[in-house]
Amino acid sequence: MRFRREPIKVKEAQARMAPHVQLGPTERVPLLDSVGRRLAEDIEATHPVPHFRRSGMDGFAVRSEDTKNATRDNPALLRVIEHIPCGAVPKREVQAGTCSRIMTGAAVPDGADAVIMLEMTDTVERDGVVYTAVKKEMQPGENTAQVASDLAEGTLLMERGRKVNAGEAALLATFGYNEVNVYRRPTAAIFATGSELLPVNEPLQPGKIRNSNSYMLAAQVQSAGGVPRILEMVPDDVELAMEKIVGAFDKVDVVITTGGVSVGDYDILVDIFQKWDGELLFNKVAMRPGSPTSVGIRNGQFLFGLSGNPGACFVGFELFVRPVLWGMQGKKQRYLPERQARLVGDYTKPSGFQRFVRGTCFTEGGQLFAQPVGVDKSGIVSSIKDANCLIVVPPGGKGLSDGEIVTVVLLDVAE
Ligand SMILES: Nc1nc2c(c(=O)[nH]1)N[C@H]1C(S)=C(S)[C@@H](COP(=O)(O)OP(=O)(O)OC[C@H]3O[C@@H](n4cnc5c(N)ncnc54)[C@H](O)[C@@H]3O)O[C@H]1N2
Ligand code: MOO
Ligand SMILES: [Mg+2]
Repeated sequence: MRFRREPIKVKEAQARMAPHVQLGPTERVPLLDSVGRRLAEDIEATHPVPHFRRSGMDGFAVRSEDTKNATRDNPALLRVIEHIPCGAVPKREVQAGTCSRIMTGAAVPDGADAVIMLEMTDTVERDGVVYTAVKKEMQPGENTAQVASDLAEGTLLMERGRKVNAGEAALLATFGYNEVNVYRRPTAAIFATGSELLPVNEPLQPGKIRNSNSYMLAAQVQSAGGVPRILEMVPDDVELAMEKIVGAFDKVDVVITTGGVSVGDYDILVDIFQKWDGELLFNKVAMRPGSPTSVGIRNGQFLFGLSGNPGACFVGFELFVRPVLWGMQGKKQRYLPERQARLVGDYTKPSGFQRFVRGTCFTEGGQLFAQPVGVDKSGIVSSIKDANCLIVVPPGGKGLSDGEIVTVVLLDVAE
């Protein structure tokens, strides 16, 4: 006798899983290798940026009061007392009637409170003395960056769980993080089930198809920061399949299977969830596609039984696997973000279950719109690549009309 299958809502399924998600271990990696990883510590500004008054232009460091009323025709004449390249510490104070040649990024000398750009000056000679002629009145602070004007010391810059992208890498380098403490990438075993499946490199045979889900899932695992391990396809024999699937827990953090979770004679995951020594969290979700999605936990490790239909497999990953992989890497917002959007066109396929329709989202005139990608059946593989969101169609009713406001789940998340 197989388990009874009581459909539960998506949010309830996610809530049952949430307490089992554990933060993964951390590791120190070279700064360059931290890109794309998630920080395992909060990062603070350990010094002000800039930590010295910095010139924003190539030109001359001046006292603004010396340039009062200066114009093209009536320039202020200043004597150059020092040349300050980047990286040097100025030695001389700028006093009345003097200035220092300075480069962009160099330290502004004491006494000076502005930098005039080179193009606004001339070199002139009067009575055998060479002067810099400043042709513009300068305001105090002009073309200089004050100490801490970018960042004050002690500012919390990035919180644990944040992904290191370009801007984060720049900050880590700024504060001298030669090595960065990040969460280890969770590893995920991927098993495809079904005797109809051919390895990708084999020619087609009657009645058989190539295993596409394993590669789709591998891409999804990678996009969630994990490391996919595609394992050999699982045979129809329950005992043998269970040995392989359960055995994988020794080598990886989570195990993902695709196919064999419905009510077919060869839907072996159903038997495995009944016979294994783990706990089944749920085996039916009130959603389409992916209603037979089943998830269990064994010694703190997840077994995801995703549906075999490609569309259902894709959605199952996004709703149930991604939040676990993200949670293990400390990401604060574990679930894909939801937005309100205006539906483009009618959607006339009502269902007793909440539906997640593959769609494209776009903004026009400040309004977010969402349009179904077209053919959206669970078994359709062709339209998955076109979706950048899932349009949430509430259960029951008559479907949705053009222009209605709908909730969408965004798929392209860079954070
Ligand atoms: N009598 C019923 N039949 C079905 C039900 C039901 O409630 N009662 N549910 C349907 C729904 S909904 C779905 S979704 C599927 C779920 O099927 P399984 O998860 O058991 O998956 P399979 O039976 O193994 O395969 C389904 C379909 O997907 C293709 N597939 C499987 N694995 C792969 C792969 N790795 N790459 C590409 N394609 C794959 C497979 O060939 C089948 O066409 O069950 C419905 N049936
Ligand atoms: O899970 Mo099936 O794909 O709901 O249609
Ligand atoms: Mg089946």
